[in-house]
Formats: sequence, C-alpha cells, structure tokens
Amino acid sequence: MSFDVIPFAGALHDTASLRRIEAAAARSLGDSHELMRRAGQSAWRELLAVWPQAQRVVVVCGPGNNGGDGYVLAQHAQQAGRDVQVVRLPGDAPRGDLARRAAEAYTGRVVEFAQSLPACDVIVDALFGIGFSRAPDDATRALIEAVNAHPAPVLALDVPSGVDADRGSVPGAAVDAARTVEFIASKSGLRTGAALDHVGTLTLATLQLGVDVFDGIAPQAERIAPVDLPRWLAPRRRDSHKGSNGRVLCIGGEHGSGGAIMLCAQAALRSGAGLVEVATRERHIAPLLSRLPEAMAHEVGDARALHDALDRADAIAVGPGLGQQDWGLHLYERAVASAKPLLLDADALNLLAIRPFALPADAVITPHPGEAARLLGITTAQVQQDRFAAARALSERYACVVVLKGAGTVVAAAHETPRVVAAGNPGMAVGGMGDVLSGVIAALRAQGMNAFDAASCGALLHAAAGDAAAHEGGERGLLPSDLMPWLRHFANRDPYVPEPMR
Ligand SMILES: NC(=O)C1=CN([C@@H]2O[C@H](COP(=O)(O)OP(=O)(O)OC[C@H]3O[C@@H](n4cnc5c(N)ncnc54)[C@H](OP(=O)(O)O)[C@@H]3O)[C@@H](O)[C@H]2O)[C@H](O)CC1
Ligand SMILES: [K+]
Repeated sequence: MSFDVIPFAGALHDTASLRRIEAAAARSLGDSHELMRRAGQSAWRELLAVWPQAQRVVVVCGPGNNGGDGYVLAQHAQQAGRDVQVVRLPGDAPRGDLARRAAEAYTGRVVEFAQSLPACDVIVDALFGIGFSRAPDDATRALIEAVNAHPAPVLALDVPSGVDADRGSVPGAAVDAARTVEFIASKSGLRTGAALDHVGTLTLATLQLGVDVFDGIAPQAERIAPVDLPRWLAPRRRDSHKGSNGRVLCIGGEHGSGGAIMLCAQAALRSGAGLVEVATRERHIAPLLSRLPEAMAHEVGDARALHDALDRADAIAVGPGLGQQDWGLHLYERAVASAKPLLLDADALNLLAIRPFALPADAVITPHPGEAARLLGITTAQVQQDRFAAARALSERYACVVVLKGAGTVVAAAHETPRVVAAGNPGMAVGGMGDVLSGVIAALRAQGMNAFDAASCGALLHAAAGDAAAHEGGERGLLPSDLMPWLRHFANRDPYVPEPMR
C-alpha cells in the first residue's frame, strides 16, 4: 500500500529518526537504490514544475547519497534534452554503492569546481543533506559561496547544504535556496533559527512510502501553522458572559514604560479575555483608561486593591515594563507567590534569572534568545545554535512552559512534543511585540486553556496576526498595535494567512 499523504501533517523528525525511517523504507522496498531513484525523480519533477523553461542545469554533487540524488536528477534532465553539468569538488567522487551507481548511470558532463560555476538557468544543490556534520572546510565554503553568488535560483535537495538539519544552525556558510524539497519526512531543524534564511519555499516529497515506515518513530517536534488555530479556538458558547471568559491581571508599567503594560492589556482584551485589570504606576492609570476604557486599573501602592486583584485573577501576566527596582521586584514576588496561572516576560524574566523563585505550576515564560541566555547562563549564540535544546533546558530548569521567541518560535514543556510556530516575520522584531504576546497568552490561560496549549496557540495567534499586518502594510514600520485587529480576526474564524509581503 502506498500513500502520497504523510501520516502526521505537522510531524518534524530529527536526522537519527530519518535514518531509521530510511532503513525501514529500504527494507519495505527491498532495494535502497529505489529510494534514491524516487528522490531524484521527485526533485526533477519539482524543478520542471517551478522552472519549466530552464534549459541549462548545473547540479552540484557531494560525495554521499545527497549527491547520489543529484546524479539521478541530472540523468533525468539529460534525458529530457537539457544542457546538464554536474559540478563537484576535486576528490569528491561518489562514495558508497548507492551514490556510485547513480553516478555511473549518469551520461552527461562532470566538471571539477575551480573558482566559479558555469552560466545556467537553475542550480541544484546536492552537496550535503542530513549527513552534513561539521563546519565546511575552505574548499567547500568557496563552492557554497559560488552557488550563492550565482544569479540562477537554487533548488536544494533535502537540506540546503551547510544547514544543520537537527538544530537549524549554520556552522559556517550555507546555500541560499529558493526552494528546498525534503524527502520522506520534514526535518525539525529546517523550521527554526538561521535555517529559515536558507530554505526558501519548503516542500515535501513523500517518495510514495507506506505509513508503516514511521511505525514506532515518534516525531521530534510538531509544526503548527495558522490553519491549526481552530484546534484551540472553538466558537464561543451562546450563553457566555464576561465572567466565563476569564479575568486577566496585567502587572507592570514602571515610570517611563507605561505603554508596555497598555499593549499587554489591550492584547488580552483583543484575544478574548472577559475582563482585564492592570496593576501599574499611578501616573499611567489615566492615560491607560483613556486609551483602553475597557480595562480596570489599580495603583499598586494600594495594598488592598493589589491583594484583591491578585485574588480575583484567573491568569496573571507580569513583566511588561516592570523594571528591576524595588517596585518591580515587589510586584514580581507577589505575582509568583499568588500561585495563579502565571506568564512571565521581559523584566520578570530578568528578575527570575537573578532571583530564581520556584514558579507556580504550569507557569509560562516567554524569553527572547537573549533572555533565554541569561536564564541558562550561556551566550545568545549558544541558545541560537540549538533552539530546541535551549527551550528544553529552560523548561526543565524552571519546571515551566517555555516560548523561545525568534524566527521559528519553539514552545516546549515537560512530557510534551515541542511545537514550532510556522508563522511570523522579521517585522515583528520591534519593541512591544513581546508585551502583546504576554497579553495574548494570559488571555488564553484565563479562558481555560492549559499552559502548553495557551503558549502554543498564543504564539501562533500572535505570529499569524503579525504576518497579516505585515502583508497589509509591509514588515518595516510594523507596530505592535497593528496586530490588535488581526488578533481578533484570527481568534474568531478559520484563518487564511496571506504570504508576507517581501
Ligand atoms: N532521508 C531519506 O530517507 C533519504 C535520503 N537520501 C539522501 O541521502 C542523504 C544523506 O546521505 P548521506 O550520504 O548520509 O550524507 P550526505 O550526502 O548528506 O553527506 C555526504 C557526506 O559528506 C560528509 N560531510 C559531512 N559534513 C561535511 C562537511 N562539512 N564538509 C565535507 N564533508 C562533509 C560526510 O561524510 P564524512 O565521512 O566526511 O563525515 C557525509 O556522509 C539525504 O540527505 C538524502 O538526500 C536518499 O537518497 C533518499 C531518501
Ligand atoms: K542539499
């Protein structure tokens, strides 16, 4: 039995699992060359579909089976009458039976790379796939840079060469692909971190394998996209009232940063919280209420008011504009001690790093890579080198749910398969976007979602709103308040997500 639809639409696998899947596939087909034949053929079909006019095809082949896929594609192009050249590094003759057999079956030209690549209409990157394992040496780097300097678009086979398919990091140089066609299953590392600047459009060739090849192999992560939002955001019951949609308390807004807590409160309202209260500095209350009359605001000097607000809250977001002085520290301690569903962001995370209180059960933290580095005592570069490991380490160290923000936000929690958000754009890298996310997640917690789902759905809702707002007016100049109408939009209906404006 063979299927063209893969069993788990959002499943992401690591390379170790892919090796096991590949072995199971070879056993089920009875011939591992058949896998390579199907991979090369699928990639050729993809090239034809995207670049039907391409006459001159250069295929950069590495020494392994990724290169073998490239030779199979090259032979299809040769037989279709294209002007084909295989380019390889000196001494990079195919290793292993599969790749050698594919190279022997290729009847076109093979040239050794010197300084530059021949003129052509499309380049196929078959240098490395899931076997890429270390920073490229000078010769390899020169070849990758020649590919990137060439005007022709690049089709990467399985993985853009130079990208770590497990971590998403680039330990040197990597091919800038216009399109990457993955084989058999999607790789977790191609959806987060630096990889997102190299994969281009990602497609998957299932190689017509049966679902049995996945037996006993659990995904390493799950990709979630705006189309998944209705999983968590069911239409409202008719007999709702404001109390049934939860009460959020937003805590923060030290002198000079009243806007942060206002964005948090507004995002909570726009994400469906029934009631939103704000505990902030006295001077921010009037402007906040004039901009957001739907919120209730309390001056935190009034101990009774703060105590009652903490007591009433179904979920608390602490951190936006909180500062790290005594005032902020006091509020941080009161929020953590409240044992309520808690979201910590911004300065609350900096305070957590220096005063690691035991967090209440199911707390959610939303660090950007720099805050994650402080919380782990490592460098930001080390966080970005393996975002899955960093998110997992944070979740274990603080016994909480982690939203590791950045390109391809990772959501991790103990005993859960991590989720990667397939939405968001560089326009969202602006102050205040984190304040909005805090309000969104707190609102979903207050509406009864568990911490891992609220963090996942919240990060996805936030990113979908960011993409739609960017599509509407461009990534540069995108402001947190531009997301507000879109939060409401995607929280209420099956989303379409326009391609972000380039
Ligand atoms: N996933 C599947 O089911 C299928 C996979 N296929 C294709 O096979 C590749 C994986 O092939 P593999 O031979 O394991 O590895 P690569 O071709 O990716 O890499 C080739 C060798 O390159 C060496 N290497 C690694 N990093 C570097 C580097 N930085 N510089 C130089 N050389 C490097 C490494 O060998 P070493 O012994 O030197 O470590 C690699 O083995 C997969 O991606 C698919 O394209 C099947 O054909 C289809 C199904
Ligand atoms: K490749």
